[in-house]
Amino acid sequence: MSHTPIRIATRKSPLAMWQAEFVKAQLENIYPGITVELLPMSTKGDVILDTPLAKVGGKGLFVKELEVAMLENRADIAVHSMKDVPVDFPEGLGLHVICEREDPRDAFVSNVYKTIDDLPQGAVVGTSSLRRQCQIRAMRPDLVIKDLRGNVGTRLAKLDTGDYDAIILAAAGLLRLKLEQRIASYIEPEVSLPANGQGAVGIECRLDDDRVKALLAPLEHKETRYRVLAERAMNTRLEGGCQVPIGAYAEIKQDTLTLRGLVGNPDGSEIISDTVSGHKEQAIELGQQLAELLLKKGAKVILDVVYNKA
Ligand SMILES: NCc1[nH]cc(CCC(=O)O)c1CC(=O)O
Repeated sequence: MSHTPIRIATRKSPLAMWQAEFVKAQLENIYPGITVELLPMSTKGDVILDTPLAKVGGKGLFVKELEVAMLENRADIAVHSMKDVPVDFPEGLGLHVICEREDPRDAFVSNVYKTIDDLPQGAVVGTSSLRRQCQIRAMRPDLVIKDLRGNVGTRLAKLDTGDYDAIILAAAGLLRLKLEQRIASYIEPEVSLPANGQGAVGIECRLDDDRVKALLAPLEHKETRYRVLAERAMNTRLEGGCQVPIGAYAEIKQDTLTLRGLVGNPDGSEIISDTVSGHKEQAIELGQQLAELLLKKGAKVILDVVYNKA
């Protein structure tokens, strides 16, 4: 075993740090004696916290600085929440490993109410995700959606000060930060289709770094990769980043992958959805196929408005 350390570039948020520590712990467990160092850094996305991300060109705000660190050989790998990773990578970098997925569902968090159905008329729900907003408004047009930004801890604190009746967060983040007790209920994919890659962690590295690639290989989880590949392929074809009203969620039974997709407008007045299935090894084709179906049904018009193209 080589003694050159592996350096992990990571954001400083508690969730990002948890994910980096999670990869560090796995590497140390597989390779006793290895040295893994964390290189915490701030990204543009951490700094601009007051502008809706869709307006500041949301794609990649949270990952660029990490990628520059790898390209300049100040770091070897970066650990990402798959839902925040842009669909394309700078030349020389790639997503080498996708780890096993945590719970992919959205979580309903409230100190008073148990489920969305329990919320009174006109209750205030916090989320900055257009995808969550769209699906909640479709179900409950009476609810008031109020912007909610910041790290998981910041968002929970804002709920606790009474600014919101409830907030929606990814279950995965709360579970990882040992905040499961804050989850009032889980929102099933039938009710709120998750974002592509939600709950999965991916590891990016330099594609010519054979040493690091070999060390990372055992962290790969094949089933998660197929699922996330299908979900991301759909988003890629729709040219969607994380900050768009698009949901994509794949499941695998035996070797059959079933992918559900959804595009809606932020106020929930229109939602276009469909499902495809096929062999899991066709994951990318299935994602593209579903995107085409959604585009044919009118997704393009909706997305053009969101991207200010119409
Ligand atoms: N967009 C921020 C973000 N990126 C990943 C997660 C949660 C963990 C995950 O999906 O892996 C969150 C927080 C949230 O949406 O509540």
